[in-house]
Amino acid sequence: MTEQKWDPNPLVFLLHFFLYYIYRWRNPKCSGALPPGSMGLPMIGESLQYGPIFKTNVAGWPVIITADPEFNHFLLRQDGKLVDTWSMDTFAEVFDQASQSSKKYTRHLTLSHFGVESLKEKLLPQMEDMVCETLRKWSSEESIEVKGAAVTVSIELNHLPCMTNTWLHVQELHFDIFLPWQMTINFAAKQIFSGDLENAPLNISEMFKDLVEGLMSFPINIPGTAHHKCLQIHKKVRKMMKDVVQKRLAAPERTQGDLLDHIIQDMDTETYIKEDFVVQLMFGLLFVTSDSISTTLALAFKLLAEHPAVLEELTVINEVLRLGNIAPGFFRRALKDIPVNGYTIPEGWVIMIATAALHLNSNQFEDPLAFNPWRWKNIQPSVVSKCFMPFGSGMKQCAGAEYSRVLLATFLHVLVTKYRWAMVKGGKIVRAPIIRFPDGFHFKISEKSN
Ligand code: HEM
Repeated sequence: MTEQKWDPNPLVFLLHFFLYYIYRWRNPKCSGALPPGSMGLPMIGESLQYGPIFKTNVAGWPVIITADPEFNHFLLRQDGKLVDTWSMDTFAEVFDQASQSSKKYTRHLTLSHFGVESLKEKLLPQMEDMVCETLRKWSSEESIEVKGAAVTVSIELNHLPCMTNTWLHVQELHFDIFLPWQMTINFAAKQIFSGDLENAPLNISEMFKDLVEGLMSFPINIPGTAHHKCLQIHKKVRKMMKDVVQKRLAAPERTQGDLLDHIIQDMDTETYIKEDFVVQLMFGLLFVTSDSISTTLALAFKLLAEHPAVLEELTVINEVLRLGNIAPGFFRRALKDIPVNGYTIPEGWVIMIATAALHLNSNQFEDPLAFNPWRWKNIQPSVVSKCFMPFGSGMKQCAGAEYSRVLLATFLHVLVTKYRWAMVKGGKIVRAPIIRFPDGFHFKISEKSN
């Protein structure tokens, strides 16, 4: 009798592997019961279907999404114990997820240069001058556009899943260029490296807008994709920052008293601060100081033009931040198994604190989609602490929160007290998943006569 040999067919093997992978993906290992949810393409309305804590996937990662105020509040007080920060692949690549000590250093440095003391001692008068000058310039224009160009980048959207019911599904994604962006990035560059971006060889503010688009895209690094473009821009801006750092290192006697001087001084004591770290940090800071504030400002402009009765209300900033959800959520990774409501979030899983869903929750905010700054007058402190966190909450809360609030308040104060404005041409707002203004908004700004 001839012995039958098993002939491993590579196709059969691949098929088995593929089926096993799908089985594992749909039935992830867990020592208890995983929260409900589908691991397939996330769909609109998942939180309605499965409740405030559910599993899904975000850009190919298995993720637990939580819009449960109590659980979020608890989780954000467990940083370093039950959870740690996490970011999507492109963010990690571009912002170079650093060690714990360098993360702490970044927080400390940001607070020293953009925190409350610095705001009181030097930034506030500089901000006022900058805002007055910017508005004076804008008011001399026939009309200003809070968007200059639109580039369609629909390739990635075939792959990019739409995540929660609060993230609008768009077929095409456009890209904007704001005037507020130039204002915020130029101001930040002065604080960071005494930089004069208005006369720089590269138009960084324009480049950063392309970069943002790529940050939210599927991480496929081939020419033509937003991810590839994002990495190319990252390289160019880093090169420019590197030149700045090297010039400063070559002439240490020429101090400017800015954030770059501070880091260079710390190079003697903190061993992890090398040239590359400095470049990366400056790049990251330039980014965070420009994108989110300028988007909030653009949104404030539009909402205020549509609701002139609220001009007197200081609560406007809270309401714009609540509706804007500039960061629709932020991430943590479970350091251990975490029990919640009878389910288990397994160690290593990513958790997204869905702030957008909290901010638009009709149980906490009546008529949540309405722009209503008056709601903040009677709001319960417990709602503010557990259901309103545009800057995060707990130990890792945004280190630029005060700076952002003060810059926004300064801008709106000067605008409201000294200028009138009217929308000349409106446009729609899309979330994909970050907020964008595909058609731009045209305003006419004029100085009040007395
Ligand atoms: C409207 C403007 C802004 C919004 C909505 C915003 C939002 C956020 C959020 C949601 C986080 C994550 C918090 C967490 O993981 O718990 C964060 C972190 C951070 N932000 Fe902001 N941010 C803004 C502006 C800024 C500015 C202007 C700066 C710098 C001057 C800044 C510096 C940082 C830093 C350093 C962190 C990391 C904090 C840490 O891990 O300790 N942000 N921000």
